[in-house]
Amino acid sequence: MSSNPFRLQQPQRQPRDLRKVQPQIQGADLKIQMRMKNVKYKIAVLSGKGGVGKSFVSSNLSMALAAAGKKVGIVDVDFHGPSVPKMLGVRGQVLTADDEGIIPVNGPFGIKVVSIDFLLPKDDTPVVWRGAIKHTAIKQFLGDVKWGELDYLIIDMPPGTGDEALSVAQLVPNLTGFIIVTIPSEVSTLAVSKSVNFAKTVNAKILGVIENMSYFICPADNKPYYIFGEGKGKRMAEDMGVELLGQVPLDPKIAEANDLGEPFFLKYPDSPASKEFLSIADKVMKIVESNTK
Ligand SMILES: Nc1ncnc2c1ncn2[C@@H]1O[C@H](COP(=O)(O)OP(=O)(O)OP(=O)(O)O)[C@@H](O)[C@H]1O
Repeated sequence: MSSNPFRLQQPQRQPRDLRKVQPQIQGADLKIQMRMKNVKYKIAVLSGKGGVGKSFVSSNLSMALAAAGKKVGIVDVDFHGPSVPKMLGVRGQVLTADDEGIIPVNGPFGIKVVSIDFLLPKDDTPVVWRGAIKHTAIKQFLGDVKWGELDYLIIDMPPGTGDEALSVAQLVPNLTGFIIVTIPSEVSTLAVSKSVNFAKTVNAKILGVIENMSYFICPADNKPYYIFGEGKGKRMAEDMGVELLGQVPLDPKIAEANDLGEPFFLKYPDSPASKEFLSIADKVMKIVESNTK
């Protein structure tokens, strides 16, 4: 039986444009090395718990880094709930390929985007893959895509510390580190500690934590309201010995833009959330770029 996940899907539903690319599984690791050597920093965005806004953070951090002049790619390895294309406004596009590999979709600010979502024949097609198949798919996303020269590759992970997280930790050469997304709730904080311990187990660096949905700015008085409690992110970061990279507000415009498939950062560049993403991008650049000088 083939271990190629793209071929394991029903043949008649194969993505049309990828049939030319028959990835060689032997030598896959070499291909990953070759592609990834042109990518300066590889950052995986993780959340211990689902629904905390990890894909929103990955997408908007990517746009903020690109707005700061960096060459950015984003790979969505959340196979069961790929939402990066929608949040970047490129849902419905398809991946094409030439003899050298798969060509990423061109997103806002020239961000190179790769997601399983571009390969699914219908909106409601589920991805029913076991861990080994996901591992192979991640190999292909890293090694068969023409990423070219990039400053940053952002890897949007599924929630939790399961197969995909382990595969990324094993497969990405010189992974720069993890960014963990959380919300100010005890349940999410508990899950963050698992992510922190996971990163330690696989000897990966934690660049920091981003607290999403931290507060709400009331349009009536323009004051912040800490709906889930104030200072939780800061305390949690201190307790776990990790840096709090930023606190992104809860904003109905975020949910609306995401639902409409419009890139939030592009649509509302002057919003408090977009400014926070610029500040987070700045911190991330300082942390990773000063470490490698
Ligand atoms: N700061 C925010 N303000 C308002 N809505 C938000 C915010 N962050 C995320 N959302 C909304 O919350 C929902 C979940 O976001 P998202 O899909 O990014 O979460 P996730 O952690 O990646 O989810 P999953 O566990 O499915 O991977 C989306 O509808 C998104 O628009």
